[in-house]
Amino acid sequence: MAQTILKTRDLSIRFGGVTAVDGVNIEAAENELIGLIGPNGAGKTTLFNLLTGVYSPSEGEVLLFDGQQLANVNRQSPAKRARLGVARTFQNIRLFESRTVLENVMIAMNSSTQAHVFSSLFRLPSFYKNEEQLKNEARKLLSIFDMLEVQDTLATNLPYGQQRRLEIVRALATKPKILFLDEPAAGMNPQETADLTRLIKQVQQEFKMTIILIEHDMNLVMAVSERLYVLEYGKLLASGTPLEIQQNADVIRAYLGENNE
Ligand SMILES: Nc1ncnc2c1ncn2[C@@H]1O[C@H](COP(=O)(O)OP(=O)(O)OP(=O)(O)O)[C@@H](O)[C@H]1O
Repeated sequence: MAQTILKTRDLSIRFGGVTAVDGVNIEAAENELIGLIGPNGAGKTTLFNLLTGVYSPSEGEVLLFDGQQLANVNRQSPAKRARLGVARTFQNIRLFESRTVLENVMIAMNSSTQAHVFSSLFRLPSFYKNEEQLKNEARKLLSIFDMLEVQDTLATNLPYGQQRRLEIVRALATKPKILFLDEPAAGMNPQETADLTRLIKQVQQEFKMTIILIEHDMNLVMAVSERLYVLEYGKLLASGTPLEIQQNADVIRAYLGENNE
């Protein structure tokens, strides 16, 4: 059995009168690819925010595997969780716009290697060695994403689809154990979405990490996910394989209801 590396217990958060996430129990194993779907406002991004430490729950627990056991991380900041191997992308792109593509990736790598700060401050020989190593690693990642040619382009000058891809490269650069992708295909054209579908599968196979993705593009999410969770009004409506979810009467109702509005 694969090790469980993320788990929630009766996780809830309230904003005033709204219970955005309501008693949710989910889990993810090492190297699993999980889709998180649900109608608009179902609580998907809020659940990501609880898992990555942006919010503290009103009730319940978030547990992450720390190498030995599943430990409660309710009080751990996003930075601490990042050190446990959590990385994410956001619905709205957050790049360093006036830095090049390569620099964007290197900055992300740097933030995950604390020791580097000291040697870079004093420009020690190890700084230059590290610098070369980082560049090489960054270029390797960029080449997987077919972005080597644009390594010296300013992030702000990239077409939209490539900016989204760069966001994923940056998250990968921190060498995460769990990668959270929040609507990675949002705003992409069909060709870009097809490329992304292939890339997500490739990344999971090559980097052996757990990926959890929120996605409204059903073709993408059904093609890549091994298992899906469906949220509605903050509650878990269903979970299962893509086929089970497509045939689930409650899920069909939730989606048809949304389309009929
Ligand atoms: N910081 C907040 N303060 C108040 N209400 C919030 C906050 N964050 C989320 N909500 C509410 O919680 C509910 C769930 O929102 P959330 O953004 O998590 O849904 P979602 O499933 O990600 O939606 P979408 O698919 O449209 O991105 C919504 O009713 C939203 O208005």
